[in-house]
Amino acid sequence: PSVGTDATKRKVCYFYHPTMGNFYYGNGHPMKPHRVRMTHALLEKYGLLRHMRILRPIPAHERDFCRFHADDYIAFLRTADPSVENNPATLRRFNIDDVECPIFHGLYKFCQLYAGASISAARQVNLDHYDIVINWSGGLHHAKKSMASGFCYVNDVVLAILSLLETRDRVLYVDIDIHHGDGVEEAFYTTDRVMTVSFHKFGGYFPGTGHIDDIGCDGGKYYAVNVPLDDGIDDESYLYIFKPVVAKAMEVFRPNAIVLQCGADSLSGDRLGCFNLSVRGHGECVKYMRSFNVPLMLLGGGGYTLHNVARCWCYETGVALGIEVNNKIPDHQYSEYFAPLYRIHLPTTNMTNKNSRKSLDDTIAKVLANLSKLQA
Ligand SMILES: CN1CC(C(=O)N[C@@H](CCCCCC(O)(O)c2ccon2)c2nc(-c3ccccc3F)c[nH]2)C1
Ligand SMILES: [Ca+2]
Ligand SMILES: [Zn+2]
Repeated sequence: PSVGTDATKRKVCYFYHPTMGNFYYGNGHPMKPHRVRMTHALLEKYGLLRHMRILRPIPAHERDFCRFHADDYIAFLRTADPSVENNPATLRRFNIDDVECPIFHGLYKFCQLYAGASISAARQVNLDHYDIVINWSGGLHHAKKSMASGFCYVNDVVLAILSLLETRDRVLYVDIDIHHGDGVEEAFYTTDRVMTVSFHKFGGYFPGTGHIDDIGCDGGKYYAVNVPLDDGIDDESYLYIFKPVVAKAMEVFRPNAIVLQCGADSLSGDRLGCFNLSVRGHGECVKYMRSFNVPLMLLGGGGYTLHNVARCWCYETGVALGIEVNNKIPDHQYSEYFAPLYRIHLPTTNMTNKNSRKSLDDTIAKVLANLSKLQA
């Protein structure tokens, strides 16, 4: 709670490390940390940085990682280097390959910085210093205890939530990346202290998990929520299902911290995605989470059409601050990425929305029925 900020403003802490943009997954790989540097450049040019506390992350330490990950997996990542030959069985065991989760130069340093930022952000929430904390380099939701997956090596989201649980009883995790937030759901599948809510493309799509009937088990039954969606969903349909599901989750779970993974591959025109959201529609999810006035952590995630990712996360930083950014992108170091219109808001396409009103109503009904089981 921050005294002295009016209703539309929040105290915001933003984590960034100037070397983040230099990490490179390799030729042809869609995941480009450069997008985080592009976002930072926009924030600087728009003058948003001066409204936030800017902190450099403390690189995460091995012992931080081992609060969730297996010792031998972290020991492997610590020594991994493109110049070192590795035992193929070891690579297979940890799901390291040359296509999806490659070993690239500085891999462990990359993990230390993106996860260090999410852990540092959680510590700032624990200190009650800020209403909103932001780490656009984080949100790597696929990483498992002993395995890399879907471009993710260490699960900074799980590590951040574990840190939040030191001072809070109940943490709500919401995931608007087009892919299912499987690593986070799995980590907390049997506990009632974390509720995970993922909206994702389901059906013939990576990672394949996230079925609507996967609701958690044992002590965590009804604390996992999966909202499966089909191609082409637009702003209206997405918010039509997003708001009632989140409202019900807030009502029955009453979290005292929220983590929102803002994967930007759910935007229209994403290189790997197949949804049709605009920056405004995607940003409305951030605005909605912010409206509950519960300490909020914003993380990045997927996003493969670089200029759209930077547009989206710049706009959403403005949403967090309660500042509407001007649609005209000011001239700056990466302007050419935003040609020819140089606008923050992007046009969506006329692609078919395969999510009928009936399918959305059926999904909402099923999800709300499950969540109602948690009501006294
Ligand atoms: C055997 N089949 C191939 C595997 C598969 O389809 N993997 C997904 C992985 C998509 C990962 C998405 C990561 C994420 O956006 O959710 C994310 C990244 C960080 O935080 N979140 C995928 N890889 C690619 C891909 C990989 C390398 C090069 C080009 C590609 F299109 C596209 N989609 C399974
Ligand atoms: Ca998701
Ligand atoms: Zn994704």
